[in-house]
Amino acid sequence: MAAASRAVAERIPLVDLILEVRDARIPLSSEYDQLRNFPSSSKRIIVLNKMDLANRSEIKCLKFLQAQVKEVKKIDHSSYTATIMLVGIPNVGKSALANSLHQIGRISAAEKGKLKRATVSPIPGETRDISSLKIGSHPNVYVLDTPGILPPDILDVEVCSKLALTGAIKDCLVGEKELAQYFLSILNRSDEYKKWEKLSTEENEGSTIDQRVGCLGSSELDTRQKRQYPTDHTQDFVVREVRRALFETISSFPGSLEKEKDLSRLIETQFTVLREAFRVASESGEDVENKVAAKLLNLYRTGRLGHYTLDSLPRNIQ
Ligand SMILES: Nc1nc2c(ncn2[C@@H]2O[C@H](COP(=O)(O)OP(=O)(O)OP(=O)(O)O)[C@@H](O)[C@H]2O)c(=O)[nH]1
Repeated sequence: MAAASRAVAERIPLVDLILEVRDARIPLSSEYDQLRNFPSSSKRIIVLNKMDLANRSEIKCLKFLQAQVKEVKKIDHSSYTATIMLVGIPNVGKSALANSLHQIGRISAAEKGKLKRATVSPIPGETRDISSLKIGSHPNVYVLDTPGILPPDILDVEVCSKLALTGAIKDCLVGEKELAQYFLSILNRSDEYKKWEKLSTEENEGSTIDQRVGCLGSSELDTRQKRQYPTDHTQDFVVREVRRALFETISSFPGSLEKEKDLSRLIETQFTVLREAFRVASESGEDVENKVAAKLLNLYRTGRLGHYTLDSLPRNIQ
């Protein structure tokens, strides 16, 4: 990261535009540290990615960038080349954005030929080198995809949890169980779960979650799991079960969610009921909790447990 950081710093004065890509779920915590003291100028544009942009918006984004490049160069003919550098912390989607712009740019310029591809991966830190992709002709516009960079020390525990939850740093740096608990604390205090109310009133196989957790033996759970749920959480009904379990535990909770102790008690209960919702067979306590945590994080990250902005934003930009 130190070498990448130097390489990016060297290029900052050379490029025409800098696109700082941030994760829309953590627009403050995903700030790119190297640009913190960057003088405010029209050279820098902040892009909030991961809003699951439709193609239409990407085309708009490309047109906007081409207009910005013309503005920066202050000339309007085809004899120059402009460069835009994408910077950001790991895993915010810089490479995915570079690929989309490249693909649309090449098509809109009616240029044939093989498209290049920047490496896109859910694992943070996969982009190791700076690569250049053409995104426009007349004038020629190139986008530079750069490795994700974080400051050497992140001392704030909450910022660390946010970065891990959104995939900028590896889960093991915080711990999967701790991350899942952190996510549940956000979900429990949000309104997202209220959308799942109708699941609770639907037919529920004639039993409550508590009864089912109590009466399912490990071998029975094992057999059911093997017979019916080979890929469990990827199936819709498991998502429904998880949502229902979360709705029921939160809405029937007698404590105060503002009190840390009560919140921890609720999260503990949720881990128990989620075991059944995810069809995790009984094993030693820690293994079960880790499996539940991994499955819960997976559902959150694929957007199936609601959408959350984890940073508290000033009212005027919410
Ligand atoms: N849901 C969603 N996922 C996205 C979006 N953009 C990128 N991703 C996913 O986010 C992950 C990271 O994307 P990359 O483009 O590799 O991120 P990066 O910023 O280049 O990552 P580094 O190599 O760590 O710097 C991949 O799994 C992408 O599929 C988006 O707009 N919405």
